[in-house]
Amino acid sequence: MRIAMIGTGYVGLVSGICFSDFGHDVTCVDRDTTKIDRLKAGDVPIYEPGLEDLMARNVAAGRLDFTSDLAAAVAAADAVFIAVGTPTRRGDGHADLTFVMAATREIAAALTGYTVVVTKSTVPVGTNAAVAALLRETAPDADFDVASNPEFLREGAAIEDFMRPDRVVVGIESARARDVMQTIYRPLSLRDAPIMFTDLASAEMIKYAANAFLATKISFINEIAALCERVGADVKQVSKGMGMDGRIGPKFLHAGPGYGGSCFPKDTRALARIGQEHAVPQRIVETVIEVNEAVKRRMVDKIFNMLGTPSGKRVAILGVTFKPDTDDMREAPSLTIVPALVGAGAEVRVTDPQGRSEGEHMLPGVSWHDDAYAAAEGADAVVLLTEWNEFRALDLTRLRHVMRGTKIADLRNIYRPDELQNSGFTYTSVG
Ligand SMILES: O=c1ccn([C@@H]2O[C@H](COP(=O)(O)OP(=O)(O)O[C@H]3OC[C@@H](O)[C@H](O)[C@H]3O)[C@@H](O)[C@H]2O)c(=O)[nH]1
Repeated sequence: MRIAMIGTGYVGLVSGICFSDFGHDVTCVDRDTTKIDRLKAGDVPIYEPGLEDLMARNVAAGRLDFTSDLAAAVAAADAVFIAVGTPTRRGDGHADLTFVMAATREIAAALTGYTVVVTKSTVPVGTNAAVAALLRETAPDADFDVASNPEFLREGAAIEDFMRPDRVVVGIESARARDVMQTIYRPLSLRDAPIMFTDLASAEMIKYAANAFLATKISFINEIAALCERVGADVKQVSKGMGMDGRIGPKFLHAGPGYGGSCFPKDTRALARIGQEHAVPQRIVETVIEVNEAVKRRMVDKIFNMLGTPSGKRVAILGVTFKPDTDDMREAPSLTIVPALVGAGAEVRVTDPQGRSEGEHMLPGVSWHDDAYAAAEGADAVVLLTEWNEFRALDLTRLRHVMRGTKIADLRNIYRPDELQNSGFTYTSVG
């Protein structure tokens, strides 16, 4: 198949590269010519394990290229994927569809021959119908169908998630579109990955509902963690016991400092907004959002209590990205916790394997260090905020030696209390 992928953000770039690895001819399109030049030079603008090699391999095989010439890419394509950003709209929490509609207009003007226009961006219910209407209005004679194909990949595990998905969801309205999408995903159906064909609106809703449900699991266990601290239970034991129930499952039950990233915060807000608009308020989702904000504030209180008074204290922060294996700081809990510490007069020293490039702009008033030991030099306390692998097996004797104090707040529960207490640390964790 000849595929045009409009937008080279996380979803567009990973999907485009993986589709070319399936053997399809893929052209990734972006209006940002600097980005296209970097990609043409083999430079991947995001940190994602394995992506650069996979890109190089498919470029070398002649199956993958990059351009800012949307019209040419669309004219040559059997399927055009819209994978542009749908950020939160200022003021109302709705998904901003400006880029989706702008891309749709440009696509309409370039449609040649039968084409399936597929929305891969996360979009509110009804957007595909609006895309179809705009295409029809702009190019009344064009031969096309629309399809919805939400993406469920996680940052840091994107290639694995794309290549071995739990399922692929495709919303379609015609047998022709179904045939094209079936051909595009044939390599996955050969691996027995279920391809679920459904209607457009249901496909759009599956994406929001799935993300909101995962966020609900996290907010739920984070609230249980707070209660565990009061009643003397251990949230790790609780989530283990809960997760053994096949109806609940162990995944996404790790208590911590709150969820972040480019998806859960944005998608829960958009879903809450959709509910309000249709006079069917999504109260659970609205509460999930509130709880997540409260969890981050609770982490600040937890650290302040551990420090006594933050003012004049030296605090080392291990990890600031919203989760490990990504350089992404979007809506990371660190964006609440670190400014609170700096604002209270603490000296904050930060280390993160990949977060510095974004973090330097988003976290003023801190100093950056190459590793945990350098950050902890002379520190009164260490706060473990992102569970990067390199923080999982720290040399506790060496850490104790470089620090001035003995306090550790493990906000990802990756250490056992006894481990740290035996090394002379005062240990605080979540739940
Ligand atoms: O048990 C958990 C799991 C996750 N989290 C937190 O939840 C946040 C989201 O983690 P994810 O791994 O889901 O991150 P991502 O944002 O990359 O992916 C998420 O959004 C995009 C969708 O396509 C993915 O399917 C969805 O998982 C992170 O801040 C993570 O630290 C927990 O606090 N506890």
